Amino acid sequence: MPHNKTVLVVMGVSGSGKSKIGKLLSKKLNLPFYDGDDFHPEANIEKMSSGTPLNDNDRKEWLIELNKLALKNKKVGAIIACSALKKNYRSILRAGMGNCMAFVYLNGTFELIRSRLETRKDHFMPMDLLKSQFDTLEPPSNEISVSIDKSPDSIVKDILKQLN
Ligand SMILES: Nc1ncnc2c1ncn2[C@@H]1O[C@H](COP(=O)(O)OP(=O)(O)OP(=O)(O)O)[C@@H](O)[C@H]1O
Ligand SMILES: O=C(O)[C@H](O)[C@@H](O)[C@H](O)[C@H](O)CO
Repeated sequence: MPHNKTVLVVMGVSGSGKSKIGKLLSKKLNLPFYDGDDFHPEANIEKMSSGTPLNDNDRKEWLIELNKLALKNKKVGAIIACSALKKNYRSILRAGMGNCMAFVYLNGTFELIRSRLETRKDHFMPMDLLKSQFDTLEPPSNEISVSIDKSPDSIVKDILKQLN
């Protein structure tokens, strides 16, 4: 990457496009992609699937695992998709990474994201949890931020422009 940001965390509420955009970005930058959803303990997946939002405690071990993943990839680089909803969650993710980690915030309205989730198939996350995702969200300042109200390719272009 043409800068010191080796690990990019693509963040935002459920349905904001973390997987979609993260994968495209990983192709463009030729970096491995990791989906934070794959690192949840089974109990977290069961909890969300049954319609209960995760709390700080549920997310703690998961965030620590993702921090370990980031540290492991500090030199080689990686794209990690993770909701990273609260400031404090981002601090856990960034521990030991300093300026090597950057967050890419996918910014969209409740209505837009709801409409995208309505057409998404085969995913454990129930749409009812979207409101709690927005209630929990503490949007980052001083991070890369992109409006998701456009095509995936334009979003990726926007991210690359802000990175350089
Ligand atoms: N810019 C876009 N334009 C149109 N559709 C999009 C865009 N970005 C994502 N989508 C679609 O919106 C849905 C949600 O995207 P995606 O699954 O990538 O979100 P996510 O943030 O990873 O969600 P979750 O955290 O719940 O796993 C998918 O069906 C995806 O194909
Ligand atoms: O922090 C959280 O509540 C979780 O990370 C959720 O955001 C899900 O993992 C994901 O978004 C669902 O697909």
